[in-house]
Amino acid sequence: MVTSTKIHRQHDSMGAVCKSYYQLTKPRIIPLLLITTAASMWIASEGRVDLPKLFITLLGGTLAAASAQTLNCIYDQDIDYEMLRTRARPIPAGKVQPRHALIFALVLGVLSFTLFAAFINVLSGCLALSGIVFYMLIYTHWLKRHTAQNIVIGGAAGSIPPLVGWAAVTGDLSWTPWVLFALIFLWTPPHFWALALMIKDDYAQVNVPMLPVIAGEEKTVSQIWYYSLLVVPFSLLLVYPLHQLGILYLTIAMVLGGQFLVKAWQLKQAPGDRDLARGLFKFSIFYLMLLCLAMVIDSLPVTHQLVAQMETLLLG
Ligand code: HEM
Ligand SMILES: CC(C)=CCC/C(C)=C/CC/C(C)=C/COP(=O)(O)OP(=O)(O)O
Repeated sequence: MVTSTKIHRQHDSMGAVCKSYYQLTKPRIIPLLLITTAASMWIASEGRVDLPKLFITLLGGTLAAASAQTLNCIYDQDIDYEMLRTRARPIPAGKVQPRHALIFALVLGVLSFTLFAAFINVLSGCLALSGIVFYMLIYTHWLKRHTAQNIVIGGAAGSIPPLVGWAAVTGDLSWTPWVLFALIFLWTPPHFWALALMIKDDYAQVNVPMLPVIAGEEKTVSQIWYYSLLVVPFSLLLVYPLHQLGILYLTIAMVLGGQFLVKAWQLKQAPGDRDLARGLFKFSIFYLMLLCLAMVIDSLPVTHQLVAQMETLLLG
């Protein structure tokens, strides 16, 4: 009886430890990073993606993103402890010691690079590694606590996954992956500032100069609007002049883009409206997810056949 209780407790604490390490990686953000990687791989392979390669690339990407997020949790432990929203994270909550988290982050980073270098190629490994370094050094260390442009420049880290995906398929980079990079780069300010409008008091409390804290709500919603105005045309560059995607993607990108602009415009008219800010933040995630899905579907050979048949039917 005593032994079985002991074993139970050991299991409980083992489970709790694993959960804490899992939480260090900020796991809810990773799927969307992977979706952008996968979409890029589908376009690069013209709809004929090699499934083992896809699996290894997504695994390597997961390890790299998890490493980056863990390093961020170590560096930001002081402010994470101060903010209500982040106080329960494993390091401020005292569940994981920073030096153990550091070992964990280094292991994840090394595993990621090794996986890419051994099974995919060195370029994709270096790109994933550059994502970790950029997010940690440029965003977290250099910009986050020093400038209101922190997430504009820092957003480059989150825009790297499509480069990784493209390099994994082709072994190099061309215009298309850079357009995907630019699309996510421009998408990041509306995504994050909409959220920052809701949690600006948290950031103000720990002196992190997020735009709504420094410049106020009106300036922030204007900036959100200008970046949204750029996101939509950039999403269409994949159709023209790049000719990578066709009519199906174009239609979906225009409908989603229209909704993005409506939501950004509504927020611009009512800068203090938390519901509109929350709505835009949530929609930004939905937007990128669906846009990537449209890229995948449009690039499939079966879609090309269907579109060609429809054209013949309609145009004769
Ligand atoms: C510098 C760039 C970015 C910043 C500063 C940022 C910031 C944030 C923050 C603070 C949250 C709330 C997370 C929380 O409550 O713990 C969040 C949520 C989220 N972010 Fe971003 N983000 C950035 C870029 C990205 C990118 C590139 C992606 C994916 C392509 C992404 C995907 C998400 C998703 C999916 C969520 C929702 C997670 C949930 O369900 O709670 N973010 N972001
Ligand atoms: C290729 C590769 C490895 C890319 C990784 C890039 C990456 C980890 C992007 C995530 C960006 C993000 C969610 C930032 C959160 O900001 P924050 O940490 O300032 O938010 P907080 O206020 O919640 O701490």
